[in-house]
Amino acid sequence: MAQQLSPGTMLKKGRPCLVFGFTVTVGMFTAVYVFHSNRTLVSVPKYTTPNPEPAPIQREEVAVRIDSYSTSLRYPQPKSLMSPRSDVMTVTPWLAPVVWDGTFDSSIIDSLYQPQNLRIGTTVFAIGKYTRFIKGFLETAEKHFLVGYKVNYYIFTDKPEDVPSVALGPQRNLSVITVSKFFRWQEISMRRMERILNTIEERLLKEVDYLYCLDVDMLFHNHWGAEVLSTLVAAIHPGYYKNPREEFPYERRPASQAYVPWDQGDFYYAGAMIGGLIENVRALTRTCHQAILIDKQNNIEAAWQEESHLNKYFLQHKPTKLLSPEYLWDDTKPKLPEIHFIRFSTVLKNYAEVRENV
Ligand SMILES: CC(=O)N[C@H]1[C@@H](OP(=O)(O)OP(=O)(O)OC[C@H]2O[C@@H](n3ccc(=O)[nH]c3=O)[C@H](O)[C@@H]2O)O[C@H](CO)[C@H](O)[C@@H]1O
Ligand SMILES: [Mn+2]
Repeated sequence: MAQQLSPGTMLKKGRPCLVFGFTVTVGMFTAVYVFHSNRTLVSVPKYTTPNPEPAPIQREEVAVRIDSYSTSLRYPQPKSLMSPRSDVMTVTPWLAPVVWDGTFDSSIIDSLYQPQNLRIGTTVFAIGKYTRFIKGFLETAEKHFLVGYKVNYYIFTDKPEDVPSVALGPQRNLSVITVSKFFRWQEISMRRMERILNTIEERLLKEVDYLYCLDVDMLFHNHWGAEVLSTLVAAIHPGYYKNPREEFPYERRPASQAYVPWDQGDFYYAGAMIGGLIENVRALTRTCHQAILIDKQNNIEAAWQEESHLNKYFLQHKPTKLLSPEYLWDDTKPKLPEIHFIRFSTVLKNYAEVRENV
C-alpha cells in the first residue's frame, strides 16, 4: 500500500529533487544564453567585474579638457529665461540652430573645437573667367574664414596657371585640381556636384573631417568661424528669407527630380554654400548628382540647376545647422537691421561679361 504523505513531508522529501531540477534548468538557460550571445563562460567575469580604472589615455584626455575649458574660461552665464535674439528665428522646428550674431560665444566654440585638431576642406571652382575672383576670395578668407584652424583649399580650375599665389597662414594649404571647362555656365555650376563627389571619394575622405563648398565670386568681410561646424549645414538664401514658401524659386515641374510641391518647403537655401562632415557632404553630392543625371536623361534642367536639387535634398534630409543670411549675403541688397554683420557676400559681377553664355 502506498504510504500517504502529508504535504509538509512531500515538500521536505522532494527538496533535493527540486534543488537538482532548479540547478539543471538554470544551467540549461545559461548554456542557451551563452550559445546565442556568442559569449564564452570564461569571458563572463569580464562583463560582471566592474572596472573602476579607465584606460590611462582616456584619463589624460579628460584632464586636458578640464584644465583648458572648465578652469580657465570665463564667460557670462547663459540665461534660461532669455532668448539671445527676439527678432529672428534661432532654432528650426526640427531643433537645428540658426546661426545669427548674438547666438554663440566664439570663445566657448573655439575652446571646444580647437583642441580637436580638425581638418577642414573648402572646395572652390574657378573656371573660365571666374579665375579673376580667386585672389579676393583667398585673401579675405585668410582674414576671416576659420582662422586658427587647419584649412585645405581645393581650387578646381581649367587654368591652373592663373591661380594667384596668396600668402597662407600656418596650417593652411592649397591644392589646385585641373578640370575641363563646360560650354554653358549652368553646366559648370551644376557639375560641381559630380566633381566634388569624385574628389571626396578619391582623396578628401582621407584628407579632411569637414568640407565646405563655396562659390568663388564672393568676399569675406567678417568672422566666419567654427560656429558653422555641424553634421550637415545649409545657408539660408539672402533673397528669400522673408518670403512665403510659394514664392521660393523651387523647381515646380513634377517631371524633374528636384520637384517641390507648392505647399512644401522650409527655407530657400543658397547653392553657394554646402557644408558638414565629409561623409554627409559625400551623401549629399551623390544624391544630387544622381538626380541631375536622371533629369538629363529626361531632357529637363531644374530651374536653378544644382541649387534646385540641393533644396530638394535639404527638404528630405534636414540640415543639422542653418547659417543665417549674415553668412551668405548679396551685395545688391541693402544691409537690413537684423543683419548685424555681413560676413560673406557676393561680388557684384557683370554676368554678360564673366559667363560663357547668357
Ligand atoms: C549666391 C548663390 O546661392 N548663388 C547660386 C546661384 O547663382 P550665381 O549667380 O551665384 O552663380 P555663379 O555664376 O556664381 O556660378 C556658381 C559658381 O560656379 C562656378 N562658375 C560658374 C560659371 C563659370 O563660368 N565659371 C565658374 O567657375 C563659380 O565657382 C561660381 O561661383 O545659382 C547657381 C545655380 O544656378 C548656383 O547655385 C550659385 O551657387
Ligand atoms: Mn555666385
